Amino acid sequence: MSSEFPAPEEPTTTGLVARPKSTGLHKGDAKPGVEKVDPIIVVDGVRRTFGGLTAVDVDHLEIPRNAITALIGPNGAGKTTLFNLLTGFDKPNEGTWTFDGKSLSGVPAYQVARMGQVRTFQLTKALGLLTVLDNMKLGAKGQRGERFWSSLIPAAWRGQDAAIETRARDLLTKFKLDAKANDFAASLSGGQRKLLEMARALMSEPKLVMLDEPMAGVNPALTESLLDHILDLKDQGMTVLFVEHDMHMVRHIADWVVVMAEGRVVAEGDPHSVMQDPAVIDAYLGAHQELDLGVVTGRFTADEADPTTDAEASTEVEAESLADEGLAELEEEDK
Ligand SMILES: Nc1ncnc2c1ncn2[C@@H]1O[C@H](COP(=O)(O)OP(=O)(O)OP(=O)(O)O)[C@@H](O)[C@H]1O
Repeated sequence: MSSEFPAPEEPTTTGLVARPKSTGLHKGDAKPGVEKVDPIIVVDGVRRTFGGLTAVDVDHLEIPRNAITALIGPNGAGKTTLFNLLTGFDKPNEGTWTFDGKSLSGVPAYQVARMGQVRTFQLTKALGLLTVLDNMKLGAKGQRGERFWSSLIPAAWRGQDAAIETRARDLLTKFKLDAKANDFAASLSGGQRKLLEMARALMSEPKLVMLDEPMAGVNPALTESLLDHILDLKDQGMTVLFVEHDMHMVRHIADWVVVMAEGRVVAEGDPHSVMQDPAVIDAYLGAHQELDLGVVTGRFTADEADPTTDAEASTEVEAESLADEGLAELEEEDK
């Protein structure tokens, strides 16, 4: 199995300690739109159409605070569009939503981020030409110039710049990117880029972090580190909402799963129940059960892994993982 974690505090083969899932997040039966005990986001009647196509049509959705929620669904289900709407990068045709009790309808993206709801961004070509440290500084909120009066006082600028740099360097150390601070961001490996994207999002001290496919393109050598950083966000009191196609990642770190299809929320629940829902399996999961991340990360042995896991695929991945160890060592030397 992999939907049930080893008992909390039980060390795994790599010495990692599996962290307990958050439970008791909802009220009553787990069904689409179910009320949460302490929601950080509440969505009501949000609809977004593109021409004749309804990309998002969510009647009601609540995202639980201080938990890790995965948003899953087949291609074209509307996950990214919903992310764009919630973060102010797109506007719905109708509907309202709140973040931390405040309405976000019509609030522009930069202000949404300032209110504490941030999303990670892929490292674009332009950002790749900046150093790792400069990328971090770009993630800071309340920078000089934003506040008119403090921008007139040079001493205030200097104090603020120093504080931003200290926070940036602290986060880079935490994400093991400190040795790369002065390198161009474009020189980072795929996994290191994902770490930088996450570290940059944390510069603004968010309450809610939204991650779009955090595992996409990440070498198995850095998978464990990324998973641990995401679990750390929750331990530090943040809420995480992520879109991910990797069902094993969802199973291992999500406390709650929201399933979308054709723009609507079609199922909600804890990962174990959602992944046993025949409708979800038929509509989506069948095609996404190739390997068990627990095996790759060392959180689980092959015996403990999900019985639905394709053993051949797992073996292949383990072999790839061994082959990648050389790369991991190189990266280690690089640091
Ligand atoms: N700017 C746009 N113009 C026209 N159609 C769009 C636009 N953005 C999204 N769509 C359509 O809306 C639907 C939902 O797309 P969306 O990208 O939100 O799905 P998704 O669940 O994120 O898919 P994936 O998992 O493939 O990223 C799709 O049919 C897509 O083609």
